[in-house]
Amino acid sequence: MTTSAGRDAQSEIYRAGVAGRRPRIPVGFAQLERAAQRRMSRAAFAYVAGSAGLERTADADLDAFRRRRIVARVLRDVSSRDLSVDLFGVRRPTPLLLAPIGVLELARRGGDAAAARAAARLGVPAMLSTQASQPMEEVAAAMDAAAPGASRWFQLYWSSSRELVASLVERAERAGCEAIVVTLDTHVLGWRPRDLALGYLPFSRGLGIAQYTSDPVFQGLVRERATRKRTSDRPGGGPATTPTPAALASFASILRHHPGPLREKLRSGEPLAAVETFLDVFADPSLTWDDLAFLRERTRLPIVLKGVLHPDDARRAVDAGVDAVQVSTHGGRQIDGEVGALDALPGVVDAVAGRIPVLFDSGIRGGSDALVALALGARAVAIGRPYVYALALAGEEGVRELLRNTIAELDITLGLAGVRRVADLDPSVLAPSGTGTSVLAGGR
Ligand SMILES: Cc1cc2nc3c(=O)[nH]c(=O)nc-3n(C[C@H](O)[C@H](O)[C@H](O)COP(=O)(O)O)c2cc1C
Repeated sequence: MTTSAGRDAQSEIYRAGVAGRRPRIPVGFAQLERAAQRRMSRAAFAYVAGSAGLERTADADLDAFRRRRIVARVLRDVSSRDLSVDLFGVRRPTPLLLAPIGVLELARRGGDAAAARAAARLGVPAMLSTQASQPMEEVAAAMDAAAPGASRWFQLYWSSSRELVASLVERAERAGCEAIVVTLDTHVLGWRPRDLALGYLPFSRGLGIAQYTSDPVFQGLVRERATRKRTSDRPGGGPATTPTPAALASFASILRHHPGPLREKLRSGEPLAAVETFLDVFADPSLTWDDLAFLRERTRLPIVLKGVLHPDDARRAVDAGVDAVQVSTHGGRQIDGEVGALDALPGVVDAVAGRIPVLFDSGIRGGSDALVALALGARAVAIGRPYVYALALAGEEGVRELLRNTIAELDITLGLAGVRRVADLDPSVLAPSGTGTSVLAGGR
């Protein structure tokens, strides 16, 4: 699969520039983030941009990239380049993935389908989040309409209801997902000051729980809860309180997000029960390695463990028979003061020793970052916040442009570094420990 993605994108942009047309989304990440901030509501931007605590992990994720340096090689015939990688027995045109991001409606209504369609058109697998704003079946259909059979994976938050876990996995298989990505770093939400300061959690207003409200097992749990509540709330049960305007707005949001006719939603009390049920069953902090057998028995799809940072956990994952691990700090949203994901990558790659692929996310802001992570042993890298900002600014077209630009920069940087194929990347293209010059001393 040879590519001229870099040159093609450049000439598209410069030709349009001659005619006076500028790119739809800012090409640089800092400008992209600023433009998205202006477009999004305060709460929405805080939710997307925010990280845990003093946001030191988010800084460490970026800092780890700042410390790495590429050392280009010359005179190596890089006239044709190949960005493709093999993943789970399928040749993918690029090593990019769309990271699972919850509540994409915060960026744009219909954002899950829009982002996934953009990915589908470029052959980039989309990881569909358990916290999506649209049911996976709807997003899968949108992807198929854009590119039949386009690759999607399902990201699983392992609920405390085993029946719900089994149901989500079964639905993912039926919706044509190619892998199950179990996110292990979020059995409780991290301490996120930007959201805490606003008292804003999207799920408690009915956003980002569409995979649940569309699930038959979850619906059963909600019906039980709503029935219990109706029978315990007999007239005269307790003192009536007057709701605040904010509480009414939240209730309206919950009603709006719940499926079904309004009259029925008001009668049944299920919309509120759905939010409460979700908050109860969201995750299972008691999970251990032994529980993975439950998942293995229920699906033949490849299983990816997302959020692995320690080499011992990586070894354990191989022993447990999973199909890949994904090094990630969740974009620094979970633990403050954690190791930067890129700094953890080499240890995991060493521990896995080629037995399963290592995927990577957290801090990828452009094609050059992708190259660095691939050189350190990642088989593929997932783009996170940048595509959310592109989505907020220009919907599907914005995400398409963002992915195209990332692929283009990767292609150009690869060639300029003197490497022909992504599959040939290894740490020799980087200065040891980011020193920049010492590679010259020991060169071959
Ligand atoms: C707003 C937001 C929502 C996210 N939702 C999920 C999710 O539902 N499931 C998941 O596994 N990871 C989720 N993540 C983490 C991403 O998959 C990924 O690990 C992270 O965005 C990487 O960091 P970066 O975007 O700073 O590069 C979310 C991240 C953000 C920013």
